[in-house]
Amino acid sequence: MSDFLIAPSILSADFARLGEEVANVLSAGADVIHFDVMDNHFVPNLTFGSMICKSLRDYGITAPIDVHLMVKPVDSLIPDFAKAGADIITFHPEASDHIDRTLQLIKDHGCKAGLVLNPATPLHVLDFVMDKLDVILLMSVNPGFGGQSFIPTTLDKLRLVREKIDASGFDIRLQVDGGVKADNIAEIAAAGADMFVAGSAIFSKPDYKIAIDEMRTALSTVKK
Ligand SMILES: O=C(CO)[C@H](O)[C@H](O)COP(=O)(O)O
Ligand SMILES: [Fe+2]
Repeated sequence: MSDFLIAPSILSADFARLGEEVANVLSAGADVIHFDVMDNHFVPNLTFGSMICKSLRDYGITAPIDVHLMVKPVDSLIPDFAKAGADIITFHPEASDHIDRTLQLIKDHGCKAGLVLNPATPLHVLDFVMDKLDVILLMSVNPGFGGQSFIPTTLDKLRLVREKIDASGFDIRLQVDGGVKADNIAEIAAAGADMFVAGSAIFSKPDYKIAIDEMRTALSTVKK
């Protein structure tokens, strides 16, 4: 794996051929599969649950699966996703009454844990849990739908979180999700992100390899 991880969001895949779509995007060079779980309560859309994650494992997908939980309450789904083969589980602080407990629950189930911050969620929720975080995910759109435009103030937020991570000394991935494309990925990386979720920018293209290669080419211009 390179230092920069590309994580296609299957939200924009063809669900009728999901196993094949995931296999294809991995052969095209994806590092991680981003799995968006929506409950039509925390966010105004409904997607899929842990059974689909297990089906991907049963189909033979061995790549890391990064589960982005947009559900409230969140705790009861964590054991199911861990059992279904998730590697990373992230959740929104607004969806948990006890953030530290939810992070620990994820870790107790053998997964990497992360917090997801919506565009207007302040950074102070990170303050006393940095030691429990493997990933910080900054939403660069309001959660619920693929295909939205990147919110530019995310760049300032990324810079602030990058400073926070570097000052902490912990090994934490800085992930960005929403509106990431080949033509903005370099700027996003320069602001501090090292893990890039992209749904429509990859799955809307006829050739996933060309789409991912364009992103890698743009990333190769960024100094780490
Ligand atoms: O969490 C999400 C939406 O809530 C998705 O991961 C995200 O929107 C990806 O889609 P796109 O790259 O098309 O913006
Ligand atoms: Fe997501």
